[in-house]
Amino acid sequence: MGLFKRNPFGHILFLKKWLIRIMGAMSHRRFRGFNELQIEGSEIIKNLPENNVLFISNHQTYFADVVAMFHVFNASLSGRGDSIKNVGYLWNPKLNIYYVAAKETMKSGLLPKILAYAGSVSIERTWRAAGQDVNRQVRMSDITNIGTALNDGWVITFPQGTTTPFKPIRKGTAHIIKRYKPIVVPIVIDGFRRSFDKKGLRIKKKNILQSMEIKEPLVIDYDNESTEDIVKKIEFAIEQHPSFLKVLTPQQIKEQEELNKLREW
Ligand SMILES: CCCCCCCCCCCCCCCC(=O)OC[C@@H](O)COP(=O)(O)O
Repeated sequence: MGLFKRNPFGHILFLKKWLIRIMGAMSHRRFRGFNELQIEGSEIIKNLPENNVLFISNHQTYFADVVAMFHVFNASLSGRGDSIKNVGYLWNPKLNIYYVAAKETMKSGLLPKILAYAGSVSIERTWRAAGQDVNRQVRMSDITNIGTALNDGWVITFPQGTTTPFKPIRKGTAHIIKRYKPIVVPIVIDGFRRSFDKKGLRIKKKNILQSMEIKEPLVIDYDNESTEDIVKKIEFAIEQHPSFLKVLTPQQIKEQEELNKLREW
């Protein structure tokens, strides 16, 4: 027992709280200020249990996606409806929020190392490392660490494991779901790629329409559905199934163009 309370990963919660407060205050304007993040579904956040929740999302930038989610989750928990107005919601942030990240990304500099303290469950990707295709074994400790995080709270994951859109969903996510049986909440984000650089640290363009849609939890029969079925469900839920690339109706194209106008830079 030390002087400070720690989480199951040994992180001192007092430090984690200050890190979130400071990073949150510094990043708030990126989502409400010179950009205006459009949020949908924040009431879903309010009704979730304290732990064993897995958020699955499409992925656009290394760091900004997760930072935006920390804002939205905490704002929703402090009673804001689809809004991150008034950053006071970060004074007492939810401390048991984690995110799954590539180990190499979280070790790639001082800032990522600091951000990791805010809740990274860092894992080794089995199929890609240092920009090369590789083929390596899943590490058991990576899986159990995700289990530990789920047991303690909420976990954000990007099942495609890369910021390239329409890449396949990694099967590992489905295995995790069958094994730990979390509530699975899909999230679809957009506009991050245009407002930030690849890492999500530099601002590429202001006044970009950013959006985050939180969807109803997936209905999953954990024991009887196959990993393939679950992968398919995830693909549709986070709108990364190839069919989302297919021919659109003239009405849909018109709507897309309207939206793209708002994203122009
Ligand atoms: C309110 C603000 C509170 C601040 C909380 C800190 C949040 C830390 C954000 C860190 C998020 C890291 C998330 C996962 C990053 C990741 O692992 O991305 C995949 C890339 O590696 C590889 O992608 P690619 O190069 O496209 O194949």
